[in-house]
Amino acid sequence: MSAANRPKTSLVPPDDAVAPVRHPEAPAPGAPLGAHYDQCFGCGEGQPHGLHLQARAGDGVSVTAEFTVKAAHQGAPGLAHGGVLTSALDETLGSLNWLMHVIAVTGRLETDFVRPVPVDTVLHLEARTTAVHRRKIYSSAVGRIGGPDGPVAVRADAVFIEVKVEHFIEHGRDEEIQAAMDEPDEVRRIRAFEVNP
Ligand SMILES: CCCCCCCCCC(=O)SCCNC(=O)CCNC(=O)[C@H](O)C(C)(C)COP(=O)(O)OP(=O)(O)OC[C@H]1O[C@@H](n2cnc3c(N)ncnc32)[C@H](O)[C@@H]1OP(=O)(O)O
Repeated sequence: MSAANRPKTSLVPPDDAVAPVRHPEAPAPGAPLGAHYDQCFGCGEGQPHGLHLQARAGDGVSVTAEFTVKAAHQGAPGLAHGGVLTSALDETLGSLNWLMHVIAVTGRLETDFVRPVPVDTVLHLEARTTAVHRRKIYSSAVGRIGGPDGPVAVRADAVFIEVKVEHFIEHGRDEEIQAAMDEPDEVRRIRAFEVNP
């Protein structure tokens, strides 16, 4: 069956899924994760059009992050675009995989938009991996407004699929892949692909 015709994977883990395992060398709770790749739309410091999301490790396999909605992120006048909010959720959820030292890409991501999010709002994001089944990683996130304990404005459930680093080398545009592999700083080189050191 072609990938396009594959039935959607449920966002609810199967009964024989297992608990996620935090890697012993994962950053300590409270530590910033930093950008995994300078040009990443979600977190890259060198990406002028990006979201500049900053995530911190939490307990277990969890992260928190903040995203400030700018004028460039509008959909309707004065309100954040839903796709931009979904990108912030995707990035936050994606950063969980680093805590397990697993390379994974988003397979399925479902967002509920609960409240409108005005420009200048800080979205307080929290994400957690709940289960792992073979290559599938099940994670959920919420985004609150008005403070870290404020009302939920967005929430998402996702399934990430573990891949090998070859996924990026095979599919990415050559010039960026080569530049990332030529990065002299070993940690930055490894993190561009979120590869286990
Ligand atoms: C560098 C690190 C990034 C750091 C953070 C970044 C945050 C942002 C994250 C992203 O946005 S990643 C970019 C968006 N995602 C992609 O570009 C992925 C595009 N899709 C693919 O490349 C392939 O479809 C994919 C690698 C996901 C799966 O292809 P495979 O051929 O490897 O999967 P396969 O058919 O072997 O299926 C393996 C399992 O995954 C399941 N699966 C496959 N595709 C799925 C899918 N799309 N959704 C849900 N489940 C899926 C499939 O049912 C199966 O489950 P079972 O083990 O139960 O049989």
